[in-house]
Amino acid sequence: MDNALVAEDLSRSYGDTTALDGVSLAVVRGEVFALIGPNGAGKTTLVRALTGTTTPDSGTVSVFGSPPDAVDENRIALLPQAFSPPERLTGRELLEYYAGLYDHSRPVEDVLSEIGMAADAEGWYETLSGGQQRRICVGSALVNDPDLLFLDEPTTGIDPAGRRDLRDLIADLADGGTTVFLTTHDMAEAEALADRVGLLADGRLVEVGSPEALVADHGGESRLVVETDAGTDAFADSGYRVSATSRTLTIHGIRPEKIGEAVAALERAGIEYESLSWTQPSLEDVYLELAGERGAEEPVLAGGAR
Ligand SMILES: Nc1ncnc2c1ncn2[C@@H]1O[C@H](COP(=O)(O)OP(=O)(O)OP(=O)(O)O)[C@@H](O)[C@H]1O
Repeated sequence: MDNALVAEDLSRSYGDTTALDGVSLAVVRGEVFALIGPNGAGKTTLVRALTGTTTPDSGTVSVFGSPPDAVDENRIALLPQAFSPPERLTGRELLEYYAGLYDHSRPVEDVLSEIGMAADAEGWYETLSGGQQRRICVGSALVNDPDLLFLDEPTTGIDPAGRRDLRDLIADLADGGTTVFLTTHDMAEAEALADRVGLLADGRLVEVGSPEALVADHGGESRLVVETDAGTDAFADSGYRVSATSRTLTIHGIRPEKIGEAVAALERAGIEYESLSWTQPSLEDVYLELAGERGAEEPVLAGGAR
């Protein structure tokens, strides 16, 4: 396998805080790898270690076969989570400035149009909205046409249409052969974009796999969520496996073709409800399961034959 990036046994502490605790991973060339995990899990520290902007206490990083600080700067780009360019430059001037730092850069006009800022390129950075500023920041990471692109929460603060545009852009870059290492709190974004997802928690890489494999292994079953305060007792004799909170009754393991039967059973049991929603497991379920972030209200479980 042709790896763009290999990390072995990376650890990094800040005082008593262990930010990374023995992280090993490899990212294949042309892959989109999404790193997810709770606040403080160590994602930014890992990105910094992989890009050579922090030195791990132990472990090794290899980018295209070299230590990160020895890689040709034209081949790698990083959009940090916190990035504050000079505010009294226009979007165009900023991209021209960053483009000028490289031996080979892309036409600024092309980058502006890819990030959806061609029409707003003449405003000072400080006068742009938060989402427009983030787009310019993303653009600054694209000017050198990198082979490996690190994006630390690229779509934070961007409106839904802008997120969709940026996702399309990231997908296009990956189709063109760019390796993308992305951190995000947006599970839909990770699921839509990533070939593989890594979940980091407490500085450890808990699980790595394709979104489909992670959902199949850890996402649980499809289910029907019934908005009702009826509790499990009212449905105890139904034969279904159910759980309840004070506001919902969840019927587990319901395949789409069985929804009608389940609804009929609810009605036979005399359960009144406000709404019904059927959900398939998603990466969000995987995240909540593996990161130990299930909601505070513990469901009451009741067994069933189905
Ligand atoms: N420069 C630093 N000095 C001291 N502690 C730090 C430093 N950078 C990170 N940490 C600590 O290391 C841990 C991991 O932080 P990191 O920023 O890598 O997490 P993260 O997963 O990126 O979080 P978020 O999702 O909130 O951005 C946290 O406990 C954080 O407080």
